[in-house]
Amino acid sequence: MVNYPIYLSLEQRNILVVGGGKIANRKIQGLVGKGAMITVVAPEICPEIVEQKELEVLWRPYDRGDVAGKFMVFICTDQPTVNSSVVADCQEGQLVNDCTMKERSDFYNMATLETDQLVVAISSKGTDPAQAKALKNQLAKIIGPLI
Ligand SMILES: C[C@@]1(CC(=O)O)c2cc3[nH]c(cc4nc(cc5[nH]c(cc(n2)[C@H]1CCC(=O)O)[C@@](C)(CC(=O)O)[C@@H]5CCC(=O)O)C(CC(=O)O)=C4CCC(=O)O)c(CCC(=O)O)c3CC(=O)O
Ligand SMILES: NC(=O)C1=CN([C@@H]2O[C@H](COP(=O)(O)OP(=O)(O)OC[C@H]3O[C@@H](n4cnc5c(N)ncnc54)[C@H](O)[C@@H]3O)[C@@H](O)[C@H]2O)C=CC1
Repeated sequence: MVNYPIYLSLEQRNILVVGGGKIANRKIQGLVGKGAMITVVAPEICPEIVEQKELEVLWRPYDRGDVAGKFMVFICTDQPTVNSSVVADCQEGQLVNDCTMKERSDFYNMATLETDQLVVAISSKGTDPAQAKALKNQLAKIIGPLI
């Protein structure tokens, strides 16, 4: 996959996160504080997500109407049939990240270091996210003392 890296504004955007477990929480931690309106839908939602303030929480299974009007959709359940349904329900123009299947994602998250004045984002082009994370941790040691 050949992608185009940008630094995207989420101000006032509606974002849906389907799933409320460990990976959904990782995606949400990266989204809060960016000015977006975030909705999470799942029958079970972990405490780290529930404690977030800027968040609408729907404690139920995903319903196909949930994607309506969403700018961006993160698919993070452990149920392959649910994940496939969400992908099928999304319309042309909605940005979809399926955390279980890179082939059907419009975009990937990157391993990111962020300060007030700097962002460093690393992608392995989807080939080895653990390596991207390891490189980020190495760079943090170099960048940390410089800023
Ligand atoms: C395509 C992508 C789509 C997306 O999720 O955006 C994707 C997909 C998948 N990841 C999988 C596994 C793991 N992902 C991580 C970690 C991270 N994954 C992230 C991004 C991405 N992961 C995107 C590409 C990024 C790139 O281009 O490099 C990071 C960088 C950013 C973030 O998630 O925010 C974050 C580090 C955050 C940090 O900086 O700390 C770890 C390690 C860990 O969790 O510690 C493991 C276990 C690895 C192992 O065990 O080797 C699987 C298999 C799932 C399964 O088991 O089925 C898939 C599915 C597939 O490949 O299709
Ligand atoms: N992209 C990435 O970086 C990674 C992706 N994964 C994949 O991500 C997926 C999720 O992993 P975890 O968060 O660890 O799982 P988890 O077990 O912690 O959470 C699963 C969540 O899905 C929810 N869910 C189940 N049925 C649902 C439905 N019908 N509607 C809405 N939500 C529903 C559950 O309530 C739960 O909140 C797994 O398939 C895993 O393989 C795993 C590691 C890294």
